[in-house]
Amino acid sequence: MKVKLNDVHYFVEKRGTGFPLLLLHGFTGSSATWYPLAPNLEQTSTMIMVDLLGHGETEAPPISERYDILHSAADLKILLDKLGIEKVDLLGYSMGGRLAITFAVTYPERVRKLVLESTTPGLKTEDERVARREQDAKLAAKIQVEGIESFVKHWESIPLFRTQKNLSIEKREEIRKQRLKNNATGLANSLLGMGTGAQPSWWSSLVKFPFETLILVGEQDLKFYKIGEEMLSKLPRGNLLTIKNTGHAIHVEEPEKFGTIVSGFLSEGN
Ligand SMILES: C=C(O[C@H]1C=C[C@H](C(=O)CCC(=O)O)[C@@H](C(=O)O)[C@@H]1O)C(=O)O
Repeated sequence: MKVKLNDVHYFVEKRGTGFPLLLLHGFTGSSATWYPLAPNLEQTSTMIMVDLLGHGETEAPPISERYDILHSAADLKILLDKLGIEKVDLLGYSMGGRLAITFAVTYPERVRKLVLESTTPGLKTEDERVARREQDAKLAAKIQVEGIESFVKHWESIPLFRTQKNLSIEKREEIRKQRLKNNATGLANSLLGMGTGAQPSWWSSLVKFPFETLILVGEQDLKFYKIGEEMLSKLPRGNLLTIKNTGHAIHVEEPEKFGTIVSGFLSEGN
């Protein structure tokens, strides 16, 4: 269904019965990335899957400033208000994890439990952020100049996703087709407005999280494993699980295991 949040129409899907679980996909992704988890998660959660700004069937505003991560978090608050949801379990993967942390920092009273897959609270110094903005601006220009097909071919080949070469041809084709459904303006503006260098650092806010937080990292994803370990050291109610033989997109490579872990965590203590 399409839901107007502030000035943008978002695509939102609901599945299952149970406590509301808001699922936030990664860059180049869409709600489709969560479908393989539904048989597991929809037993205990009402899955609310959102195509994020500039992705999937959600609008791609022409101005990159509209994609600011705090503005996107405010969009999600309005979604919960419109759905009559006071508190939500929140699951974010990669870019979606950065948005989930932003939402949790800004609206902690709206979060029951938080699951963070292969993500970061941001870059600690302005120098790092400036350098990353320059890097992401070049990538955004690449998308706009070369088009979505060329960019997806580049993106799926970056070292971060090397373990996805172990996936079946069919699965890799499914991921490729889903990425190709995005449009160049949406992805470019997402990088410019909501990229890792464009957002604030939330490192100093983690210590204030009052809710249980589960960090999931892939054993082969050293960069985000280290970030996850450091996040864990700051969280008052944190836990970290390393999923063997997986890389960055754990839920893609091990959907069964991922779904079981997440549904177990969300069902604990209820
Ligand atoms: C390459 C780096 O950063 C990018 C990698 C992961 C993030 C993401 O959402 C990828 C999702 C996917 O394609 O499966 C993306 C983001 O957070 O926006 C980052 O730009 C890196 O080494 O940090």
